[in-house]
Amino acid sequence: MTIAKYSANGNDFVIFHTFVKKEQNTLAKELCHRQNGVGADGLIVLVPHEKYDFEWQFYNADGSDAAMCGNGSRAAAHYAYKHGLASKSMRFLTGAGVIEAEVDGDIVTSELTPPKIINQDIEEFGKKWWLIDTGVPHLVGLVDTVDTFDLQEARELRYKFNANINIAAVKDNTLYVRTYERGVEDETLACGTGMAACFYRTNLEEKAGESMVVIPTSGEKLELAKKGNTLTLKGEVRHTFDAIMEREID
Ligand SMILES: N[C@@H](CCC[C@H](N)C(=O)O)C(=O)O
Repeated sequence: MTIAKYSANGNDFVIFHTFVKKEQNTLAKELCHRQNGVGADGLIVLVPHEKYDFEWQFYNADGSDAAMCGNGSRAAAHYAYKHGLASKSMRFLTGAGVIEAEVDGDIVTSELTPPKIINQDIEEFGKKWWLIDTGVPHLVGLVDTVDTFDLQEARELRYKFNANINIAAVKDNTLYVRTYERGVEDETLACGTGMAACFYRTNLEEKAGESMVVIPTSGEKLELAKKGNTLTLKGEVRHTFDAIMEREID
């Protein structure tokens, strides 16, 4: 069967669609392995749904399930349109809820489920953190510069709060973000829901307006916007290659 490799804002994914929904945790771990597999931050499997254009199953690189992935949602929308599974405007079901997405060439916008603030009073390592759910949980710390990111500290917080860890800094009306991701267990080149959580806190603290360019570690920009209580992510998606997997998936 054919599997597709995608890159979106710095996150990379293996994507395929199938008619039968079944757990693919082991396959995710195999395919995402950087040395022995294709290599990716996550696996996305699209399956039919009677009410929505499709339903997705999202797996992190270590095979764990995740309810949502912002950059993955944009890559999945591109894949679905390209394979005739949905029209340019689509709605699909994730573990976090229904996601709306719009494909315009290689520019894909997705609207996340409404953000929820879980805790605004976390003090750790001399920083004040907010725990925000943008589909998956993110700790957000605002810093002066993202030039350094203490991964040992991030790892400790990740296990203490079972969340992804982000630091963010505003400079020249642009938000710079670095994220340590659960399920990859390292800093990734980007994280859409993480950037959304950072933008949300920055907006609520009046350090950002209703829209902003956000730059992750990859340097690939994402445009974030807040309309009412919804957040949208807009940016480029790249279909990097297709590959044939000898093994059949049922
Ligand atoms: N990279 C994703 C987030 C993927 C899920 C995350 N690792 C988790 O387990 O919470 C994004 O772009 O949002």
